[in-house]
Amino acid sequence: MLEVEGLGLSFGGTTALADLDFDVRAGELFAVIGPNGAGKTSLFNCLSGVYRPDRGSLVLDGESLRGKRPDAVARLGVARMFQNIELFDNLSVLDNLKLGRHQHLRYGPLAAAVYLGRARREELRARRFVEDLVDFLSLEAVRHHPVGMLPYGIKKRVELGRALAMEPRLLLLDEPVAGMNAEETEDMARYILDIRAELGVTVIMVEHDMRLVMDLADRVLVLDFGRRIAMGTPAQIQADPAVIRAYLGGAKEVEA
Ligand SMILES: Nc1ncnc2c1ncn2[C@@H]1O[C@H](COP(=O)(O)OP(=O)(O)OP(=O)(O)O)[C@@H](O)[C@H]1O
Repeated sequence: MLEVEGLGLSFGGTTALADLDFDVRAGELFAVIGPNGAGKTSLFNCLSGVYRPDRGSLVLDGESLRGKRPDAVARLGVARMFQNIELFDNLSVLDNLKLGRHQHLRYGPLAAAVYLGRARREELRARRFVEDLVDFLSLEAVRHHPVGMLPYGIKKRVELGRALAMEPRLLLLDEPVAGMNAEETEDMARYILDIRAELGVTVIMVEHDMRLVMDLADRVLVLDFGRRIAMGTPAQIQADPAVIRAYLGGAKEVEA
């Protein structure tokens, strides 16, 4: 469903992505890993329209994403769950999810209030859809709570719901378990698996938690210095000498 070919991006003298090729299949849970600075965030920024690549193509179900702005990419069905929570603390879980249905994600609080006031026609349909999401993410008990009051693990779940509220075809998860304890990580892992199994949404996940990646992903792309050094099943990746070298090299640098 997604084909990336010859993708290149530089910042002055720094190469963030170099001649990157990969494909993601419909319904796949695809992970992107690599040492710090490998280009994972740059890749997500290219996919979601935040960065404009210098070279190459990004094609989603036959439509080019290259050069499209974030709102246009969102309209094509690409949603992103941010690493830093991008929710309205004073609004309830339900209202945050309803706002997620709207594709312009960066509102001020005033614009958000106007949107909520005017969108009466969409209100019923949105409410039904959002109620289903609340069920799916087991958020019933906190649906009317202001998001700012909720514990971190639940906020992240609402953030996931905000991305799902757009009914995406492709969901980008940016370090979904960063900062979570073991129990919160396990919960999130279950929801990620359910997204694929029950909603049929294709998922690309950037994550540093190797156990999670190896447990969940169908295939893994490994980046180092903006280049693809390996791609395959978790078992293939774990046995790949280039991957082991990239990670051990990084560890030695850290020790030094
Ligand atoms: N806006 C920017 N301006 C300048 N250089 C950038 C910018 N964004 C990324 N880079 C550079 O591009 C390279 C890839 O960075 P990127 O953040 O994509 O890596 P990453 O794999 O996401 O790293 P991390 O795991 O630390 O988040 C790095 O050398 C980084 O310094």
